[in-house]
Amino acid sequence: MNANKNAWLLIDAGNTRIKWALADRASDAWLAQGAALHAEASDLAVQWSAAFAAAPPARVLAANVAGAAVRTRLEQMLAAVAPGASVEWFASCAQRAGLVNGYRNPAQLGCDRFAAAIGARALAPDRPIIVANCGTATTVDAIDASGRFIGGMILPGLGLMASSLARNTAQLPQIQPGTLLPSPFADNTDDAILAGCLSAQAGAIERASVQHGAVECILSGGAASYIAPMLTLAPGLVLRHVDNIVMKGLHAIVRAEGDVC
Ligand SMILES: Nc1ncnc2c1ncn2[C@@H]1O[C@H](COP(=O)(O)OP(=O)(O)O)[C@@H](O)[C@H]1O
Ligand SMILES: CC(C)(COP(=O)(O)O)[C@@H](O)C(=O)NCCC(=O)O
Ligand SMILES: [K+]
Repeated sequence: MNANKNAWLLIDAGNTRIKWALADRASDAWLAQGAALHAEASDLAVQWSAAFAAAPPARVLAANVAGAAVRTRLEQMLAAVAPGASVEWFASCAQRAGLVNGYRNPAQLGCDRFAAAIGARALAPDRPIIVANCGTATTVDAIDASGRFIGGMILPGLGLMASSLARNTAQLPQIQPGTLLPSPFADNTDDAILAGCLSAQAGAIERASVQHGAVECILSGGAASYIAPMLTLAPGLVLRHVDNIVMKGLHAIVRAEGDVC
C-alpha cells in the first residue's frame, strides 16, 4: 500500500501514557488520535491499523521521554504498521522552529518540554508564556516574548504526589482524584491529601506566572482538568487549557519545516 506523503504520525511518549495523532501537514486538523498506557501499549498496534487503513503515514515525528525500551517497542510496532516510514526521534537542541532553548545544556531539556514550548509559542506568539504540562511530572516552563525558553521547574505530578504520601506513611491512603473540589481546609483525610496536592500544583503554576510576568498560561496534560479549577490567576493573565500541547508542538514543527526527516 502506498504511504500518504501528507500524513504525519506524531507521538508523545510520556512516563504514564503514549499519545499519538495522525496529522495533516497542510492543516491544523488531526485525522485521528489515540493513547495507551504503557502496560497496554499493544493497543497502539490495533489503533494504528484502524487509523492507517486507507494509507500509512510516510513520516513519524516522535517525542519520547519514557526511555530506550519504549523507543524500541515503538520502532517494532511502527515497522509493522507503517513499513518504510521515516522516523525522527525528536530531541531538544539549541534552536528549532523559531524557539531558542535557554537550558545550559540544551540536550538535557526533556524533548516533551521543548516540543510543548514550541506548541505554546505557536498558539501565543510574541508573548511571555507559562506552559504547565501536568502529567507524571508537572513541568512549569517560561517562554519570553522573543521566543526563548528561559527555563522552568519540575515537580511530582498530581498522581505521583498523592501516591508518594500513601507509599511513605503508615496512615495515609491512596486517593483517587475526584471531580469535586475539596475545601482548602479539609475535614477528612482523603480531601486533605487532595487539597494539599492540588494547592501545591496550582501554587507552583500561579507563582511561576507572576514571577515570569506571563500574559498567557497554557495548561495541558492528563491531570490538567483537576488542576485548572484550582487556579487563581493574576488580573490580565489568560488561562488556556490545551489538550496535547506536546503534539501541537510537533505538528507546528512539521508545518514550519515540512520534510524534517
Ligand atoms: N485515564 C487516565 N489514565 C492515566 N492517567 C490519568 C488518567 N486520567 C488522568 N490521569 C492523570 O494524568 C497523568 C498522565 O498524564 P499524561 O499527560 O499522559 O502524562 P505523561 O505525559 O507523563 O505520560 C497521570 O499521572 C494522572 O495524574
Ligand atoms: C520532566 C519529565 C520527566 C516530564 O515527563 P512526563 O511527566 O511528561 O512523563 C521529562 O521532561 C524529562 O525526563 N526531562 C528531562 C530533564 C529535564 O527536562 O530537565
Ligand atoms: K509533564
